[in-house]
Amino acid sequence: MIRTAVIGLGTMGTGMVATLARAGMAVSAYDVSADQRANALPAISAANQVLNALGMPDKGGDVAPRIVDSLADCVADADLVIENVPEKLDLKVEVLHQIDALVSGSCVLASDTSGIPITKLQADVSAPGRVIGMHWSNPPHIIPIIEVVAGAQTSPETVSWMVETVTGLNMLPVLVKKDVPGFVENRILYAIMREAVDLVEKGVIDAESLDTCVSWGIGYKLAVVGPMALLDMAGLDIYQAVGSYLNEDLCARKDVSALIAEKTGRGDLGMKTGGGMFDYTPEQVGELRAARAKKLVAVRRALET
Ligand SMILES: NC(=O)C1=CN([C@@H]2O[C@H](COP(=O)(O)OP(=O)(O)OC[C@H]3O[C@@H](n4cnc5c(N)ncnc54)[C@H](O)[C@@H]3O)[C@@H](O)[C@H]2O)C=CC1
Ligand SMILES: Cc1ncc(C=O)c(C(=O)O)c1O
Repeated sequence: MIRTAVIGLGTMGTGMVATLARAGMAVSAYDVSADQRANALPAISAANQVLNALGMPDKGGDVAPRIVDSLADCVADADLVIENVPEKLDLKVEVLHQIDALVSGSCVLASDTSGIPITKLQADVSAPGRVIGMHWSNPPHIIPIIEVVAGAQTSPETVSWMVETVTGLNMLPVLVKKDVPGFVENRILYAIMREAVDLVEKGVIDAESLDTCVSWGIGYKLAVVGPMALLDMAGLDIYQAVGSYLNEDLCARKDVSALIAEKTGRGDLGMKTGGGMFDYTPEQVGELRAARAKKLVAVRRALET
């Protein structure tokens, strides 16, 4: 039985813990926040209900995840530690350094970073060959892909082990061949997000209509036909003709839009604070999460047919 420790029980952590335990791993989890630790088990239970709806086999048996109040207890005897703290390079390096001092020489240190190059994270770890990117997608218990990313010093054995481990989670490992910022999924997502925010900021479309356009247009289509296949479906000549005038006109800003920066500056972060691009009551957050999980399950089942 693989002993796995998850460090960080925020947006990603509880669904991740549910997925790992469901696959039969012995899971411990830690968060520096007592509130996050206190709220973890109900959230893990809710994620398990979704895994039931997905028909995910339950190899977890009666072994419940342990929510512990110290990093040392969490990572003791771990075979795999998944770092899942906020997307700040210095914090991640510090947490990995703390973990490194507590684990055995064979423990794999994985980061769920959204796109910080693994090479930057592994530099000061005692055995950098055991450091690897394990980038889940939100919600982690529903979206099946996990990007596997090697840093410059990651060993081939660690890569092979991670691909096999992700497969054992009933998830789809996506091997990213170069340690570029944002890896693959987020480079594409952030290109889309940059253009989407720019269109709303410029008044080309309102936020709600943009979501309708993207979700029922390219979002729906790309769920069935990937971008490379879509080129062939549309015709490469069409892409070349449209791209020849459109590419130079797309948003190419190097910074983050004021529309976003002003909101984050006010602490308006989205569902986790009750307001961001839209406003939410606590009840609406719960209702939305449940409704979206139900739809994602239905769509995934349709895509799996
Ligand atoms: N939110 C998303 O859609 C996705 C986020 N990610 C990445 O996953 C990581 C975590 O993201 P979220 O869960 O969204 O962040 P979050 O902010 O919701 O949760 C982070 C958690 O880490 C805890 N934490 C902070 N410092 C800590 C420490 N020193 N030790 C233990 N716990 C600590 C916080 O209390 C918080 O509960 C980030 O690197 C993020 O970029 C990856 C995929 C999707
Ligand atoms: C906005 C945003 N940023 C990062 C990630 C993943 O790393 C996601 C996601 O997984 O959905 C996201 O929506």
